[in-house]
Amino acid sequence: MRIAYSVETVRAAEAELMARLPEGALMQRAAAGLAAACAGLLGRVYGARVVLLVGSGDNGGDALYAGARLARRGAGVCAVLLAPDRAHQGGLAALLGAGGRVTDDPFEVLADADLVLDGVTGIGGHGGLRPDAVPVIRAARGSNAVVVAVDLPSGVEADTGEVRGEALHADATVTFGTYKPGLLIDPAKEYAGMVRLVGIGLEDHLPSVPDLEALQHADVARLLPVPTGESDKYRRGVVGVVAGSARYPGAAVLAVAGALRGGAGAVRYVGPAADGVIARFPEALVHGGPPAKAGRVQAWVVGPGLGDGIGVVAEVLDSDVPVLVDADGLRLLDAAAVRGRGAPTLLTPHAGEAAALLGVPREEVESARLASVRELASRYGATVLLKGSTTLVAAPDGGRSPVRVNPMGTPWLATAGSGDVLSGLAGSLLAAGLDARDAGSAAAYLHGLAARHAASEGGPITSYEVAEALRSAWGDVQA
Ligand SMILES: NC(=O)C1=CN([C@@H]2O[C@H](COP(=O)(O)OP(=O)(O)OC[C@H]3O[C@@H](n4cnc5c(N)ncnc54)[C@H](O)[C@@H]3O)[C@@H](O)[C@H]2O)[C@@H](O)CC1
Ligand SMILES: Nc1ncnc2c1ncn2[C@@H]1O[C@H](COP(=O)(O)OP(=O)(O)O)[C@@H](O)[C@H]1O
Ligand SMILES: [K+]
Repeated sequence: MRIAYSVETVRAAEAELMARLPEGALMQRAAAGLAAACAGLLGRVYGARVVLLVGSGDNGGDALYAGARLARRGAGVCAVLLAPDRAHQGGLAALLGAGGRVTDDPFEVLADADLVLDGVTGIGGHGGLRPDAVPVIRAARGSNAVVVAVDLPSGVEADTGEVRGEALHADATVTFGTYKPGLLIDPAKEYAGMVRLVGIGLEDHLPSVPDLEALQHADVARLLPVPTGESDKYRRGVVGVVAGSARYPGAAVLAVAGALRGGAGAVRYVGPAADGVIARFPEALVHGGPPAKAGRVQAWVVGPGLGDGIGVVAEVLDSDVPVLVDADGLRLLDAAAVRGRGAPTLLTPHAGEAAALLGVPREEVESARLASVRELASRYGATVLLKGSTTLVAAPDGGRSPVRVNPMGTPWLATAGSGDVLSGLAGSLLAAGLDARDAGSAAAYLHGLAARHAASEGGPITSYEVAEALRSAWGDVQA
């Protein structure tokens, strides 16, 4: 599991740790890790041209001390002080003592730098970069140098992944003690490049429950249901899929395709696209509807491609088993009906659907994904999986369990119908007995990994190919 903590929690842990260490020791640990990472990226430190962009806080201090270490190893290190009278005094003295210098002409030194260290802001930064930093950051980005962000790319919001103005696009970020949410959530994540975590001894001072967590292969493998000698198709779970319409019959086929590869023992399709489903999947059980008459299931998926036939959503929500609501099913969703359910509900909107549910513009959801998914979970009393380049899954427990962020995927997934495959897959995991947060996050992970497998030969992929690759993705996480 990869985990991240909010700024408030990081600061509290740092304060606890600092109280036990000599003055400045923590910053020295950070600077040592940072300098080592830079040396790795440079290959040869001696003679390298390094530029430090130094802001007014401790983030700049880290950059200055790391710069001093690189200067002692023979690099030519030059600092650009964005707030000269507030630059970290100890760091500045260390740099000058090691043979580094300060310049008034950032553009001259940036033009032929090999490496730029971005120490403008870290966890203390808010509201995008100040106007005077913008041309300097742009010159750094426009140079041939490798750009390394200290702790976080300057200009991003550490707690939320929002980018409220101009921010620095780094090639790599060296972060201290723990990941911060912004390093794992778009749009900020896009600015971080490759992220390296440097230990500074913070681990023992952080609470056991993080604010955010990302599953890895082993975590997903532990969640996936595996049939045993005692299993039969009913014990493995039956998932019911209510999807498709005369207008969108393909959504039914794709949702069933995902459901068949999701660990349930049987898939029951209910709706008007039964002929198309059976033609592709003779193993599916089909029924014309309504869902209440189709036979027992352990979980329902409702919504993909329903078009105007969304009347069945209320009927499915009335059942006493877990229900996943996606796509058209999310239109006109009655919050009271969802809140009143006795069994778990999993909603799987993309940003547009989430915006409609929240009554805000789509851009607002895209720029503040974490706040949006939490707000939806609390408003609907449901687990919410917010799809997109960063998929987030939040449970309706007021923040007691960490939000899950999906680290697995590829932009090739942005193709019509891939969400239908995801809903079938997640529903199948619900039927197999996973709780809604586990089902949603394991499904998003497998779906993203399957897309990577499907795209591994290069080029565009179809949603059906993603469904087909779920089997190899499943095998991959279990290997
Ligand atoms: N607290 C500690 O013990 C440690 C902190 N460390 C470093 O300290 C950083 C946090 O330091 P600070 O709390 O001083 O905060 P920062 O250095 O991140 O930023 C605070 C300063 O930046 C200014 N500022 C805020 N937003 C800005 C913006 N958008 N553009 C330009 N300037 C802006 C503020 O006025 C303030 O002076 C961490 O990210 C990490 O790099 C590390 O040395 C590890 C140890
Ligand atoms: N840029 C992207 N990078 C990675 N995954 C993406 C990106 N855009 C969309 N996705 C994923 O693709 C799927 C699209 O689902 P959805 O929006 O419901 O499309 P559809 O309705 O066509 O099935 C989701 O799993 C989403 O997380
Ligand atoms: K920074």
